[in-house]
Amino acid sequence: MTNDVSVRGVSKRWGVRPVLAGLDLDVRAGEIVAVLGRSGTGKSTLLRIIAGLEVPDAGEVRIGGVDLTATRPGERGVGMVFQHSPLLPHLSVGENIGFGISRRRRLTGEAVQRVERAASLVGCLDLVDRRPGGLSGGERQRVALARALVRTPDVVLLDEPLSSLDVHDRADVRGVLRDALVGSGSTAIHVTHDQAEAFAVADRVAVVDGGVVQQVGTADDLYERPANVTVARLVGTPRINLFVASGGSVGPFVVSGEVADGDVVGIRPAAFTIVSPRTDGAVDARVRSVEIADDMAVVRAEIGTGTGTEVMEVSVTTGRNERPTPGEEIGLAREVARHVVLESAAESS
Ligand SMILES: Nc1ncnc2c1ncn2[C@@H]1O[C@H](COP(=O)(O)OP(=O)(O)OP(=O)(O)O)[C@@H](O)[C@H]1O
Repeated sequence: MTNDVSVRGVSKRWGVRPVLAGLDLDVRAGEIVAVLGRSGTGKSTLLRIIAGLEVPDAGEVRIGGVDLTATRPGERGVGMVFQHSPLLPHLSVGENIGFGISRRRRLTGEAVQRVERAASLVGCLDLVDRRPGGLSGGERQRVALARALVRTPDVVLLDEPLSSLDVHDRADVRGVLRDALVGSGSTAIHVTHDQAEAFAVADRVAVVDGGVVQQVGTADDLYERPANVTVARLVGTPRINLFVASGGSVGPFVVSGEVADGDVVGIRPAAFTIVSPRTDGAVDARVRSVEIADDMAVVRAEIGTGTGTEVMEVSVTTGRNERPTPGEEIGLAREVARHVVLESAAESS
C-alpha cells in the first residue's frame, strides 16, 4: 500500500504564538488514527497542513513516501470532511455525492455506480433522491463523508465531523463512520476533542498537547499506561487522581510496588474501593458530591492527605446502586490495586 502518512517535525506559528512545535505523526496505510486534544491545541491546523491548505513553517508531510511540500491540495489524493460540511441545496443527495467526482450534474454509468457504492458505504443509499434541505444533522454528515469517499482518496481527513450532532446521532454515526472508513481502505486521520469518539472510531489515538504528540496508542495504552501527567489528565472520565509520593505512600494510600519520594503517581477513580466508615485501617472520607452517569456514580470525597491537617478531594467511581449520599462519612480501602507512576522523581531531578 502506498497511502501511509508521515508528518515530520512540523511547526507552525500564528503571529508569535507557536501552535505546532516540531510535531511527528506516523499513520500506517489503511489505519484510522484519531488526533485527540483540547480546544486550540492546533489539531485543525495540523489537518490543514496535511491537506495542503496551510503551509508549515518547518517540517514535511509525506503520503506513500512522497514529500508533498510542493504539491497543491487538489493533487494530494486527500478528501476532507468538516464539522459543517456544506451541501448544495439545489442538487439531490446523489448529485451532491457525485460532485466529488464530476462537476456535471447528470452522471453517467460508472459515476452512478461509484456514487451508489459510496452512499451504501455510509448507509445513505435510501437518501440519494432527496434534497439536502430536509436531512438531519447525522444524515448530512454521512452524505459529506460519502462525497469525500466517492473519489477513493488515499487519505481521508476528518475535522470534528460529529461535533455538530446531538449525543444520540453522534453515537449512531460513529459506528457508521468507522465501518465506512474501514470499508473504503483509505488511511484516515480524525480530529476530535471527545475521547469516547476517538476510541470508538480509531485504531490508535494520538494525544496532542503543547504543539507535539504526547503519546500514540490504543485505548488501553492511553488509559492504563499514560506516558505522562498530560496524557493521564486528558484520557479517562472522571479525571485521574494525582498524588506526590512520600515515605513509600501515596497520600494516605498504599500502592503495590515501590514508589520513591517525589514521584507523581496517578490513581484512576475506579481503582478505589469504598468501605464502611471507620473501618479499621481504612482512610476516612466525607462525601462532597455524587453524580450519576448511567450505571456508575462518581463520588467526590474529601480525605486527609496523611501529612497533617490538610484535606484533598479524590474522585471515586462506584455502582449507581451502591452510591453514598452527599455529606455521608465513608471509608476508602487504604490499599489501592492499580496505580501508575507518571513522573519519576529520579528522572526529573
Ligand atoms: N488562520 C489563523 N490565523 C491566526 N490564528 C489562527 C489561525 N488558525 C488557527 N489559529 C489559532 O491557532 C490555534 C490553534 O487552532 P486550531 O483550530 O488548529 O486548534 P484546534 O485544536 O483544532 O482547536 P478546536 O478544537 O477549538 O477547533 C488557536 O489559538 C487559533 O486561534
